[in-house]
Amino acid sequence: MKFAGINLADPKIMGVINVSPESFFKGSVKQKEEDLIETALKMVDEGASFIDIGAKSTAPYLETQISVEEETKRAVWALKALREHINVPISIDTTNAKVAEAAIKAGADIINDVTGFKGDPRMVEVAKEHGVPVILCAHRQVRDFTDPVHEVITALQESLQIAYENGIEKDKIAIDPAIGFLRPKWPPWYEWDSKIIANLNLLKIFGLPILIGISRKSFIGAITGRKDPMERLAGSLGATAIAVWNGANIIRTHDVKETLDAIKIAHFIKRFRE
Ligand SMILES: Nc1nc2c(c(=O)[nH]1)N=C(COP(=O)(O)OP(=O)(O)O)CN2
Ligand SMILES: Nc1ccc(C(=O)O)cc1
Repeated sequence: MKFAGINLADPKIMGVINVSPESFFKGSVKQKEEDLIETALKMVDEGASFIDIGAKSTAPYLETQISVEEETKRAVWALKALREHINVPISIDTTNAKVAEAAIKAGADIINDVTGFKGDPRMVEVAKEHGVPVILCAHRQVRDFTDPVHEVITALQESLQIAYENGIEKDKIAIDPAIGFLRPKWPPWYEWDSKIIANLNLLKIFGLPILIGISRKSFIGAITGRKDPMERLAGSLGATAIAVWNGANIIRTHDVKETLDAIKIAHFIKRFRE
């Protein structure tokens, strides 16, 4: 299995850099060109197979609204700065089709849409027109609070229907259960997210690459009592190992070096499962 030309026989890393000062983990934010390039080069050197650029935070518990113009300006700036230095695929983390298109023109290779084509109706057209691979996250109004896996599968099925109806080919799609995004009032979201990670293998029914973003998220904070995202690396590595054990193909992370070791161990041990 491949995604954006990258072989997924072993699990791979997507390194995250945000050019949005509002992002929940301040350690991921780069606003100076030199810093941005140095961080991306270091991530690739440490083993990242993809780089993800976010120009607007989507943290559901933060005030993160900015204009489309501002998001476009940030995204284009980052892509232009990085493109000539980085030779791994770069994704643009956006829910807005205009931002996605501008970023692709500036050098982005992949669209990462946390609304799974359900936010901006033009997003699927931009993906089709430019022939770029897409990451589709589970996104919907939660109906059945008792069965997170079923909700995620239904949400992804809806996104895949939009993709296929618009001529997006299967080999251009990765799916993502959207850890931290779906927040029903009950059960608490950290149980919801845990249930998804514990049963991630069920998403294999789609026969598509599974990408997952766990890194330093609030559910790690809730379980460990670590309020500051800065303190959540060890917890994130624990959850990452379980996600890999359960079949994750791409791990989206702020911490490439440490995460690569964690996935190597989980993947190696998994080979000996009876
Ligand atoms: N496909 C995918 N994209 C994502 C995911 C994720 O789990 N999957 N998580 C995010 C949260 O991390 P980030 O550091 O970008 O936080 P921010 O939204 O505050 O910028 C943002 N984007
Ligand atoms: N965009 C997101 C950022 C952070 C979280 C989380 O901390 O759970 C979820 C989504």
